[in-house]
Amino acid sequence: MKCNNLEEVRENIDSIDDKIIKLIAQRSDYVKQAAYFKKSKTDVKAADRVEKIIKKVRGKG
Ligand SMILES: O=C(O)C(=O)C[C@]1(C(=O)O)C=C[C@@H](O)C=C1
Repeated sequence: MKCNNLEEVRENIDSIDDKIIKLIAQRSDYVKQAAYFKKSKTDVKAADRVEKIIKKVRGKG
């Protein structure tokens, strides 16, 4: 979205920041829930899952 001044730019940035913060909180809640289903240190680390996420974020997934 094209903005007309710095205030408008910052309003949009603040709005996006609010959404990111809410999404991070939601994600964190799911990560906590995941812990309940894990039985070992290997399950907690979930190295293969971490690798998958990193590849996806980098656009190789
Ligand atoms: O997918 C899982 O098993 C999770 O616990 C979630 C999550 C994550 O943050 O995405 C958290 C910790 C693990 O290292 C891997 C992934």
